[in-house]
Amino acid sequence: MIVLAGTIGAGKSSLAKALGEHLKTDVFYEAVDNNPVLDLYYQDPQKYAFLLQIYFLNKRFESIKMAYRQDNNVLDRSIFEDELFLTLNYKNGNVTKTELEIYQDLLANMLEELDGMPKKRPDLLVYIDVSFETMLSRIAQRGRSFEQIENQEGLKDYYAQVHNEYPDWYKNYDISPKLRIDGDSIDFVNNPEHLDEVLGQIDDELKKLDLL
Ligand SMILES: Nc1ncnc2c1ncn2[C@@H]1O[C@H](COP(=O)(O)OP(=O)(O)OP(=O)(O)O)[C@@H](O)[C@H]1O
Ligand SMILES: Nc1nc(=O)c2ncn([C@H]3C[C@H](O)[C@@H](CO)O3)c2[nH]1
Repeated sequence: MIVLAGTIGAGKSSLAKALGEHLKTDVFYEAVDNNPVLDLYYQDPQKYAFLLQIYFLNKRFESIKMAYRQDNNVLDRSIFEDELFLTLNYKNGNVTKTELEIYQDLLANMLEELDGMPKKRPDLLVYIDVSFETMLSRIAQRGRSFEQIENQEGLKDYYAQVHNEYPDWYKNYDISPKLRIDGDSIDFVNNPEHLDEVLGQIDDELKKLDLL
């Protein structure tokens, strides 16, 4: 089981799709397209932050339950990143202390459940590292209207906050083996040679872990 991690627009879904095709495994995507809360959150984070966290946590747990029961699969974003968003929303006053504590309790409770599953943790976490400039240009290029900085005052600052949290988050991540991919210089979306290079890096890591 491989999980993708990285800031908004880093390329997780794109790499998850390519990796699923390469390894001939299922891919579990993040719940974005039919998400009834995401655009509301971007319009009014103070009102919807807690609901969005609960929504994502529930959906991620659903995917994890299915994914952990199979031998091989790829997950687009890890459950371990959810707390990064939650604490940021707490710092920004969008989530109260009580909501933070209830969420943390619920998350801990859910993570405990994973301990009882056939697979307790991912085999490998692949972190896509991009600069802030790349993050912004990818979000603009993808074009989800509610994510565009022109439509929302303060959104660029929020993206900067999310981006700033990631290096420490990755450094402190110790649940499974991990691999960093340079998402700035490697264009695994448009350049087949670059894609082969990234897939080669991941294959090498899987071989080292005796998983390929
Ligand atoms: N390495 C790359 N080189 C060039 N373009 C890329 C690269 N990675 C992603 N893109 C493009 O950037 C945009 C965002 O990619 P993607 O949706 O895969 O990101 P994501 O990490 O899944 O985002 P989110 O966190 O919002 O789910 C897409 O338009 C994609 O085609
Ligand atoms: N607030 C918040 N908490 C989360 O746990 C979370 N997970 C993802 N996202 C947002 C980022 C992209 O816009 C979009 C797709 O990743 O969803 C989140 N936002």
